[in-house]
Formats: sequence, structure tokens, C-alpha cells
Amino acid sequence: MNKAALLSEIKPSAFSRTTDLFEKMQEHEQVLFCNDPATGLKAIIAIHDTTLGPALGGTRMRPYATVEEALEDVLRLSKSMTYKCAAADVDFGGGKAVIIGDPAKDKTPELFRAYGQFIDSLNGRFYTGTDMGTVLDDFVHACKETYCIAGLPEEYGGGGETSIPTALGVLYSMKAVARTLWGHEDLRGKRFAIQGLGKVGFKVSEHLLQEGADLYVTDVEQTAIDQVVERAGKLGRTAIAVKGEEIYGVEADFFVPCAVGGIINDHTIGQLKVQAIAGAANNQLLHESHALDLKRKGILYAPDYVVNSGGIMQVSDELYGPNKDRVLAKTKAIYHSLLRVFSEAEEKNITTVEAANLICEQRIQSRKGRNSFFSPRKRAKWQIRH
Ligand SMILES: NC(=O)C1=CN([C@@H]2O[C@H](COP(=O)(O)OP(=O)(O)OC[C@H]3O[C@@H](n4cnc5c(N)ncnc54)[C@H](O)[C@@H]3O)[C@@H](O)[C@H]2O)C=CC1
Ligand SMILES: O=C(O)CCC(=O)C(=O)O
Repeated sequence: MNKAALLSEIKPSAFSRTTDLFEKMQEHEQVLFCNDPATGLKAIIAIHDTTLGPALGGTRMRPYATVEEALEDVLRLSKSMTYKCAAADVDFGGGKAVIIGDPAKDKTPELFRAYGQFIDSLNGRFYTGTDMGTVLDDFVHACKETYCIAGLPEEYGGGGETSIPTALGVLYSMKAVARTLWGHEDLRGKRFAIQGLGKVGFKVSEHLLQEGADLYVTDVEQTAIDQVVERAGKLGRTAIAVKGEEIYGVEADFFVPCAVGGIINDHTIGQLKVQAIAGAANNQLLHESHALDLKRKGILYAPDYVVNSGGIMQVSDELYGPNKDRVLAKTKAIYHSLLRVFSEAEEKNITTVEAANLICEQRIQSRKGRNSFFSPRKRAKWQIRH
């Protein structure tokens, strides 16, 4: 076929769809669509920025209604991983992956092995572990195909459950908020409205009950709610079950998002009756401008990617060989990182999100030019474990 005939074969609609895709990912280095009909795997891996090192981020599994929805999620999540890695001061860049499917029905060992092969094809540019809808055991299958798994069970030489340091980091963040608002770190008698009682949310609720706090809790799974209510009863504390969206209107000291993103938005901000927000969910604000609405309303917002960086601290640390004390020390330091964010926001009269972004962007900028585009051959230190 000659060139003119070939060009006439390119349909304008197909071309404009391609252009749209590049526009969508203009801030990102690379997006990989993974399709394996034999196992039913449909996944998207997004690499946002590798200035600080190879991309690192968990893999989320959800029954996304459309590919566009999955793409939107993975682009947003991977960008926030770049900031999270910078905030945590680890030598990794931002990436994330989503698997389109129902975690309750669609998981098979073969699907995760196929996924592992796609990760391996990136040759060290992307490391991954758990997120919403995935558990450590899924990655035991994936790691048969690739060395780029960070977040394996302890019996496989990994650091174990990442939700443990993530939940601890949320607790230390709440203490930093308490110090800023009330001049002390005591959470006894404070009231927390928790949305999402999964791997992280459940552990956060346990920490808070141990601290002597009282809870309002919600989840889409009734069993998750029942577990926390029962646990609170055993510890002589209160956990009141709240239905779905009612969690936004609960009168409490903290709102604690530990489920999906985008839940701080025009619809919910007006309902909030809390003094602070600190939770594990990624991308809590639908738009960054919602941080200003919270500031105007007098709600202290602890930026999500600083609060929930305990998991990333553990998985990045795992490549040096797991060490719980090292991870604990790094996780506790989230307290000081947040105090710095709060004081810079106050000093510059900007939102806490703007303050956190500035700190991270300065950190990334200072590495630009020193870390060229990541290549495993140039950065042999990432082969430590292997
Ligand atoms: N697992 C980790 O170490 C980290 C998790 N995160 C983020 O924290 C959040 C929670 O993660 P995991 O606990 O690992 O996930 P998970 O899948 O174990 O738990 C999520 C929980 O939220 C519930 N849920 C989902 N939609 C809900 C809704 N609309 N309202 C109320 N509950 C709802 C689910 O039923 C489930 O119990 C996610 O946004 C995740 O990206 C962030 C950093 C690290
Ligand atoms: O838990 C992990 O494997 C990586 C951490 C992550 O994806 C996150 O912090 O959102």
C-alpha cells in the first residue's frame, strides 16, 4: 500500500481519540494498557514522574463502569504518588495501576501472574503492591513473574501488610492536628467520623479506640461496621454505626476518609461539622480548590498524601531488606512533616495542600538534572534485593 493510501486508511475519529488520550496524560511519562484475554486481565499502569527514582504505587482492583473511569483514577492516583514519594523523602517516583474487575469474583492466580508479566515488561520502571481491592497474597502470584513487587508477605521475605504503617501514620497525623488545634496530642474523648473500615480504616479505628476516642463509622459492607461496633463495646468505648452519606453531617472533631477518593467536594463540604480532616484515602479532594473551601470554613485539612505515606515508607524500605524498627521511625516522622506543612501554610497564608505541594515540588526540582530518566542499568541500587 502506498503512503497516500495508507493515510486515507486512518479514520479521523480514531485519530482524534488518540490525541485525546495524549492530552489526558500530558503530565505523565507513560501509560501501559494491559490486555490478556486468556485470564481476563484488563489493567492500566500509569507512570507519572520518575525524577526521584522508578515509579512506585499500589495496584487497585475495582469494577470500574468504564475504561475512562479507570483511566481517570489511575492518572490521578499516580500523580499523587509522585508527591507522596517526595513528601516521604524516598527515592521513588509516582506510579499506580488499576485492574478493571470485581475483587470478590474476578481474581485468579493466573490473572495476577499475567499482570506480573506486564509489570516485568517495564524492566524496573514500576514497582507495585496492594491498594483498595488487592491483598498481599495476590502479589505472591505476580512475583513469580517479576522482581518488581514491593509489598510481599513476611513469609516471602517482604515487609508484610502495608495497612499497618499506613494506619499508624494516620494516627500520628491526627496527633499533629491535635497539637496544632488544641496544643496537645491527647485524642481521649475526641470524636471521629470514619468512612471505610477496610484494611486501613479498621486499624485506624482500633488505634483510636485504644487512645480512648469515640467513633461514628460507616462502610458499604455491614460486616465491617459490625466488627468495629463489637470491638468498641469490648473496649468500653462507643462506635455508632452511620448510614452511607450521613457520615458527612456527623458532628465530630475529625472526619476520617478511609475509602474512595473525591469525597470532599461541593456537595459534601457544606455538610461537614468537624474541625479537621485526616484520613488514609487517596485523592480525597475532588479538586485542589476544595482545600481553599475547607480553609475558609475553618477546617484544618491534613493533606492525604502526607497522612497516608506510611505504606509507601514500608514498601520502599522493603528493598533494603525488611526492618520494622526503621519503618516505625520513618512513619512516626509523618507527625513532624505535617507540623511543617501546617506552619508553612500559616506563615504564607496558603492552603495546607499548597504548602505540601510546594515542599514536594522543591524536593523534586532539586533532583532534576541529577537523576536523568530512570534506567535500571544506571540505578543499580534498585536491584538490591535480587
Ligand atoms: N492499604 C494501604 O496501605 C494504603 C491505602 N491507601 C488508601 O486508603 C484507602 C483505603 O485503602 P484500604 O483500606 O487498603 O482498602 P480496602 O479495600 O481494604 O478497604 C476499603 C473499605 O472501604 C469500603 N468502602 C468502599 N466504598 C465506600 C463508600 N463509598 N463508603 C464507605 N465505605 C466504602 C469498602 O467496603 C472497604 O471496607 C484507599 O483510598 C487507598 O488508596 C493509601 C495509602 C496506603
Ligand atoms: O501500598 C503500596 O503498595 C504502595 C502505596 C500506595 O500505593 C499508596 O500509598 O497509595
